[in-house]
Amino acid sequence: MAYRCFSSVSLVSIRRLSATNSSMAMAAVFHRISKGQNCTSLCIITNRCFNSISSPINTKPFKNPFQERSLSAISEAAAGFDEMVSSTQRKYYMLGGKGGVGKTSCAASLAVKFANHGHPTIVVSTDPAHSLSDSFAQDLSGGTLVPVEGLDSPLFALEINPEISREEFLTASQKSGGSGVKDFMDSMGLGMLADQLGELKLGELLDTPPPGMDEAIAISKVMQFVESPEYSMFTRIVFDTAPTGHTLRLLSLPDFLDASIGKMMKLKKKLASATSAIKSVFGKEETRQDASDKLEQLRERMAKVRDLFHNSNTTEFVIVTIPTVMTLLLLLTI
Ligand SMILES: Nc1ncnc2c1ncn2[C@@H]1O[C@H](COP(=O)(O)OP(=O)(O)OP(=O)(O)O)[C@@H](O)[C@H]1O
Repeated sequence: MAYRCFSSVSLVSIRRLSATNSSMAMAAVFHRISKGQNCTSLCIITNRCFNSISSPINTKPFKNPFQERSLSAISEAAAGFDEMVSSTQRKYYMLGGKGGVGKTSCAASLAVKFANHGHPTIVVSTDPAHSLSDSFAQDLSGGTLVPVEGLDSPLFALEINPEISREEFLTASQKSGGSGVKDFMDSMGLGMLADQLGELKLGELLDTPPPGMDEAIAISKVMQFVESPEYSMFTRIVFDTAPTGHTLRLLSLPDFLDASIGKMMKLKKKLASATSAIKSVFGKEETRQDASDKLEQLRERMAKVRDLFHNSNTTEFVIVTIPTVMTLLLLLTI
């Protein structure tokens, strides 16, 4: 994934900021960035932020961190916008940053600009505290893409409902070997096998989904429909994500979920002989197979999300920030 940085709120340059009373703290930030022994990728990422370069990580040296680009800058060229619209290849933009810095405003603005520059665009909010509907003054919470009127090219918007996504996952996972099956097996007198399942810690895994899971599933759902031929015309997909902490978890989540779902698939194998017996008594095989297929599909989608995150040619993480020391310090964690 490549990185760039937008400031939605102010045009104050970091250079100017560092000349004010924030200079010492800012100098400390840059010292940490540029001198840290183990901060190579951080330096590059920060370089991406401050120079608004969208080339892949680890390809360019860290030269001049004292620059900031702004979406609301006088020159669009300064924000790197020309470069963002230039290719007709499909690109994904994930906008993230600290709470309340203007992520939704930037995501909506960017989507409108893409559409007005000839790109059929989808903008999706995966932030559980949605405000995209307010930005467009339209209800986007219905679970389907809503057309935004008055633009040169098609623009569709959607707010993902994380609760529904989470419930779908829980239903699929529990049917496919989670605590629901464990309870069921207990009641069937297969307690010993159920005890063996304890080592997989499925109750912990399934009954309490990890933070960020709903967002990852939401993104995987979005990918599901943008991959269908019906949506192949869209060349820019903009994600308005949740505040940074949530998004940081999200970025590492596909790997975690892959392992988690792997555990469930392992469980499925363990259950194979037992479920044959269950099937013969209750005829449940069809349901189990169906749930298992859903889980496998989810795993495949997670793998696609992970590939998407790792592909710097097609995906950019746009850090939205206000130019203060505190928000810049937070950026160092991304
Ligand atoms: N450039 C700007 N100038 C002034 N106010 C702005 C600007 N951008 C955003 N705002 C205001 O800041 C507030 C937060 O904006 P927005 O919802 O876009 O931020 P956010 O980062 O998505 O918030 P959250 O983290 O809560 O999702 C809103 O009231 C918005 O109108």
